[in-house]
Amino acid sequence: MHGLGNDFVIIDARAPELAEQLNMPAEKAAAIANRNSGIGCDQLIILKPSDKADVRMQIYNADGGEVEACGNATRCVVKLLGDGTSIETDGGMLSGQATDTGAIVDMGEPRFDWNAIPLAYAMDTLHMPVGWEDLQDPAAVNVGNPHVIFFVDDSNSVELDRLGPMIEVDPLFPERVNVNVAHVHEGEIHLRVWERGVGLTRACGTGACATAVAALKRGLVESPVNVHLPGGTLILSWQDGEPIMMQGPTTYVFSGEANWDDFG
Ligand SMILES: N[C@@H](CCC[C@H](N)C(=O)O)C(=O)O
Repeated sequence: MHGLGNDFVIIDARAPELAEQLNMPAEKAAAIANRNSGIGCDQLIILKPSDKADVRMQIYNADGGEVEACGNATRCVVKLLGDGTSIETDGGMLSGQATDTGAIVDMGEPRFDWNAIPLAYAMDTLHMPVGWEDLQDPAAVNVGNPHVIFFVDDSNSVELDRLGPMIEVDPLFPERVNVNVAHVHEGEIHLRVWERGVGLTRACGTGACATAVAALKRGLVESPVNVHLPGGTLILSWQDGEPIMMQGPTTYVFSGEANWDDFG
């Protein structure tokens, strides 16, 4: 499936005997995600049984690293498993409702403390006194996973393919970071994302959540707000003390069986 062009291989291992067998070394996840020799995807998603929710969702980036959250995949899993599905992730408990064209999901409450991002040392996370070349004065938000957000004049003119990889691995971010560049035009957000462990993607759901929250906290937009990404548009709602709600489309690509031993 994909959400706005952010694409996933989803393995359904909800049957307990499958879940027990299925452990995912980083090399195997990266082999499946490889667009030349594997199936090809931005994230590999594994669905397993959960004793706290309807399903447990494990998320692997294209580089094979396991991560805590993925907004676009959350919508896809809600659409796949049905209305009201509750999802356990390493980043928190999520849930959502299917819509005609996708899903609306509760992405949990954002966190702003420097050590929850996490950052290497204490600072104001709404206006961080740091910068990289022309990218200055970012905000940082954890929405299950870590994001840094730069508000710029024109997000399309930022060399994100050059600056993203540099910022992703900066020692300020001990768990690395997803890098968002955004501008606000007529009350709507225009966003591009360099995803940790992947690179430039067509859309990042958690990036849209983190950027909308940072823009709302800075008073740049009002809720609900449209967030336009290269792959399409998400609608984000949030107010202080409440969970983030994200609405957007989902798309089926293919459903079938693959031979496990073909990968890695
Ligand atoms: N594409 C995702 C985010 C996936 C995880 C991210 N790359 C990370 O490392 O935290 C989304 O839609 O949120």
